[in-house]
Amino acid sequence: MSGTAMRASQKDFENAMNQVKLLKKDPGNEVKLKLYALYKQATEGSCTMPKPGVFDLVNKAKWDAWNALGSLPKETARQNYVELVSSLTSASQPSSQVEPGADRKPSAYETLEVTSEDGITKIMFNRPTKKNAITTQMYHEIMLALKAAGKDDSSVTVLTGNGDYYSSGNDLTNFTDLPPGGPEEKAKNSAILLRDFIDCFIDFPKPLIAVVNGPAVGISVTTLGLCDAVYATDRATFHTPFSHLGQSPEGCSSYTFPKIMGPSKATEMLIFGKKLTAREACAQGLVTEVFPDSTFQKEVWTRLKAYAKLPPNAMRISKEIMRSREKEKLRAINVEECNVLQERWLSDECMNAVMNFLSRKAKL
Ligand SMILES: CCCCC/C=C/C(=O)SCCNC(=O)CCNC(=O)[C@H](O)C(C)(C)COP(=O)(O)OP(=O)(O)OC[C@H]1O[C@@H](n2cnc3c(N)ncnc32)[C@H](O)[C@@H]1OP(=O)(O)O
Repeated sequence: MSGTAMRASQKDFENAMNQVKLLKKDPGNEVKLKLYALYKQATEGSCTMPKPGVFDLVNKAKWDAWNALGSLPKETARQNYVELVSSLTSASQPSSQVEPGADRKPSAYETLEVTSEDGITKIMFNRPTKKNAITTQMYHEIMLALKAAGKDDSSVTVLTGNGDYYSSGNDLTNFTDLPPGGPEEKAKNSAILLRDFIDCFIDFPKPLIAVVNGPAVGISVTTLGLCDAVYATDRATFHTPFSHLGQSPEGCSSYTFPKIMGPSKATEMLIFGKKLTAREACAQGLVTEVFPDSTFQKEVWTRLKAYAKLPPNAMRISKEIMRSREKEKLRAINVEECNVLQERWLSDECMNAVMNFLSRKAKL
């Protein structure tokens, strides 16, 4: 969003929430209380909570800040929140020439480790104990990291996972965090999040390489069809169990997979949930090359470092010319897939599958 005259959209608001987490300097308690109050007003409306006791100092300060906003409309609170965050982020940037992410510490992200060296920005999924399952926060952080990497001075960007998995896909506990509008609102918000997330892959301007260090499930597989090269350890597997989960394909895979591997192989993966080995995925064109697990990291990074020395503008322009004809089509497919999924998430088939996983009755 640019300019104060424009009204902040839900997307601006969500971006602002993520920017707050990335502030390099603590804005101080007064500003934090203001942010809290505006957030609550924007999401829940006027304060109707009972006033905390005098000894409950922290909650009383929060309550006071929220209550002070009176009947400020939700939209205005959202706008004020976005503007306040915008003023904080610009104040913490010494110059507009600073590349986003260039001086960001790895710890700026909670669910990722992002590093930049040898011309390569590496975005590593960093929830190894949860098999790098992607939470709502992690979707937002990946989007931020991709946007920053797209503008930084690295030549190529790499997605990879920490631990034994590349990623087990969507974190199924995302479904349990229901907003006031219940499952319908949740499904709508998730469809918006998914659309924006996938758009970041479609629009990514420089070579985007997946270094698949272990098994990949669901959305971490479908997004491979939007990457420019995929290197996998022979330990990796590729699994899109959408029917088992009462869901349908996303990440433009309903288009990219039949195109990459032919319709019948795509059917086995996307409809019947067939899990592919790395070598099978390579034979079908989803994976570029497979390496023995014992030498995977060494071989892949040696190669990537050499690629990253190539002239970056030439690589960017070549990607643009290879991909630009498809961009509009991919965006439209993304929207269509999200609309279908929004309905699927409300189906008994999907809700039962998620409940079965969460109650430990089912694993893939
Ligand atoms: C908003 C956008 C939506 C986009 C739509 C996306 C769709 C998809 O991505 S569909 C795919 C969803 N993923 C799954 O269904 C995978 C579910 N996980 C499993 O089946 C298994 O965990 C496993 C096969 C991936 C690994 O099994 P195992 O080696 O036995 O390890 P654990 O199950 O013990 O896992 C360790 C730990 O991690 C938690 N976990 C793993 N994956 C997920 C996940 N996707 N969602 C939530 N939690 C996950 C697992 O529950 C364990 O947690 P603790 O018990 O607390 O240790």
